[in-house]
Amino acid sequence: MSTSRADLEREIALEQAHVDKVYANLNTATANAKSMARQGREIFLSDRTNFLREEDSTALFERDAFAYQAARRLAVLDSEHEGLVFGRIDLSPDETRYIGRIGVRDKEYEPLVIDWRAPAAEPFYRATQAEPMGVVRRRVLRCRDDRVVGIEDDLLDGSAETSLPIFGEGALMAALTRARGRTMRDIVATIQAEQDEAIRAPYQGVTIISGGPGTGKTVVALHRAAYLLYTNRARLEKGGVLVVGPSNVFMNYIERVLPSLGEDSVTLKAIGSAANDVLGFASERVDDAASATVKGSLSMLDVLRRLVRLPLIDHPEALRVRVTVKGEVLGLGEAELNRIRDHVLASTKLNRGRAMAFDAVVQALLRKFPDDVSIEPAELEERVREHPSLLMFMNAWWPTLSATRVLARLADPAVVAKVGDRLTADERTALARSYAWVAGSDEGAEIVRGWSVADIALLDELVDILGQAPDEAEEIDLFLEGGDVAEVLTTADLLRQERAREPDEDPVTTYAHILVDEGQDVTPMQWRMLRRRGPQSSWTIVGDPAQSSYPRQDETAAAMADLVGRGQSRTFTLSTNYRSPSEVFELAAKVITQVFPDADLPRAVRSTGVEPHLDATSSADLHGALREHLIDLAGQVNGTIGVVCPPSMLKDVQLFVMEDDRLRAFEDRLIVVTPLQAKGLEYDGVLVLAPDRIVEEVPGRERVLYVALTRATQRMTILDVDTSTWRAPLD
Ligand SMILES: Nc1ncnc2c1ncn2[C@@H]1O[C@H](COP(=O)(O)OP(=O)(O)OP(=O)(O)O)[C@@H](O)[C@H]1O
Repeated sequence: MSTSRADLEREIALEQAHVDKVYANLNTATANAKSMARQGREIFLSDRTNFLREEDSTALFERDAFAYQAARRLAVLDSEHEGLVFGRIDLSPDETRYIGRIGVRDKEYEPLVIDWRAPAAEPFYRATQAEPMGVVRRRVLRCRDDRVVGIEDDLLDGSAETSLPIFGEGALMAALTRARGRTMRDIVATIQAEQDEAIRAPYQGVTIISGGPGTGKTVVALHRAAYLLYTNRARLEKGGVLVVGPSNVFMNYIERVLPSLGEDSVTLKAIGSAANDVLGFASERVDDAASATVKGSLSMLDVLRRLVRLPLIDHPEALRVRVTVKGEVLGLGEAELNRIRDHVLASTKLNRGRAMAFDAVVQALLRKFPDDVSIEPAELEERVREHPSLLMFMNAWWPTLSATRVLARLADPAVVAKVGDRLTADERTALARSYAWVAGSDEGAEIVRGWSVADIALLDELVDILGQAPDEAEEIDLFLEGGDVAEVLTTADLLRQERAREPDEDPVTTYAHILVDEGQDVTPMQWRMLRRRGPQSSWTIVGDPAQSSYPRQDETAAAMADLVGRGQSRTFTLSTNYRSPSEVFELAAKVITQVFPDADLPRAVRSTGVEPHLDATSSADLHGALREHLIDLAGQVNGTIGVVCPPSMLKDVQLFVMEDDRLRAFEDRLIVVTPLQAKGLEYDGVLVLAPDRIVEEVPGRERVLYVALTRATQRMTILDVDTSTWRAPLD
């Protein structure tokens, strides 16, 4: 390893010269491309998979197209201040390739920088010392905007005769020990070989990325989205790519990764926003454990189907129809009406079937009219059709139903008893109680209002059963036009919305590829909601069953198996933990293997030599102990500090840290969350508060405590309050 400062500066200057050349070429090429575009020349997408192809007769034209695309993506990168060039490989003999966030060619169409997703860039990620793939030296350039500020080298082929200088301690460790900010960063310069395989897996079918905490599942999945856009741009920009994650906090955390890779055409949605397209609203509210469990279960399907059929007016008069024409009483009873209903619903959805049902009822009534009473058939039909009692009956028997109106009926325990007789008594109680807010009759200190995240999937199911009510569709269109949408609408979304819609079609927005993060938490009812957004799509599903917060794991596994079972699929298991030091992860591993012996336990890549700090306090002394430990943590780490506490303590702790004079000094890097909110996130210092209460309060119990215990990148403190039962596996 060469260590001289002067050598390093000389080497950086050489790299700077290349980077300058790249920017100069890019500026000229994009200026040309823009002016050609202005002249109205049509621009095609270039064939990026054949990157190093010899120049051919179409190359001049393609170069303009290429530059045009590069200019578009560069505009995104500029706003993110990301260095365009970040890597270099020296291959034997004497071949050098530069790797960057986008590809750039010179006037002769020779590559100056290769897009990291091109096949020619693969050795940058895949080469190892055991299998160097012809790479002698891999170099990571650290850039700030267009300035090279550092280099980190790996010598891969020690056997090759080389005079190449080697600098730095390796880029991965440098990246991992850097203090974390509030948002996730891309890892494009340090993707590891096993991660690269998952990123570049084929587009078709279902790709599953599993692995324990901190193995890079989320960040790999996001790079995969960028890779798929690169290799299938025409199809995916038109068809759309959707990334679904557990919460808005999580979506905010990951939102910068794709723009920093030059991609801005991916839609990000929290699972509670996934049915925005048909409902026009989203939710972030989480139900208590018991109601969340029953609402996520497939047993709700039967409940909802029966709920739709349950007459709104529970009176025998609503179940039969009678009209009198010329003194003759024509009537239909419950059995005949049910037959008509079944017949209509076999061919259309409830909200679209009213006219058909009305016709069928009229025809059935006409057939009841005695043959021996004389009346013109047309007159008879008109008198039946316009009979006031028939119209009143139709309003009661076949009203236009909105999903929210139907679901709200579950606030009535008597209704739950009727449609939920296959649920247990506890499930029925939990279900009815969770809708008490509808009737304004919620009891207890905590008043909950509004639809929950779990309700969103139920409402979406109801829209699917009912068809959209006509006035609802109008409201949603207005809502979308008004721009007051919770998610970011991308250009691709807008283009798709312009597609002419069949008048009868539900406005479900569909995607060509759907990427689901924290897939272990997606309930069977939520899988149904997601699958409606991707009837033809390919999927990437990311998850770790050991971190699941949905208790009915057999049901979620069956729902996933059903999705996977339909076509080709492949699974990648990531095995290295890049987040937590080994000392932190070993403690977490002891806790999870007690309850989940099959947990995927990754190998931690770093060690700090500092064991987690375990302490205990009483409820009475909580604030003092919390203050002391947080000040301690703030002194030990430079970056973020997360307090992960049981939901019941959230408000108290948030208030305390906001108002405490001594904690205010570092409030900009201190955050208080529940373990469910902490899913997928990480902090440099973590304080896990009252683990026993976390286990008691949160669905998923020890599995969610495991989530809390695996968030730290540097230091972890665990503060018990009153009890320490969770510590049993540590002895
Ligand atoms: N190749 C890499 N180079 C640099 N950093 C990496 C690499 N792989 C992962 N990381 C970092 O490791 C951390 C964990 O990554 P990520 O959040 O994607 O893991 P995860 O498997 O989704 O974790 P969890 O299951 O706990 O949500 C992040 O800070 C990420 O940037």
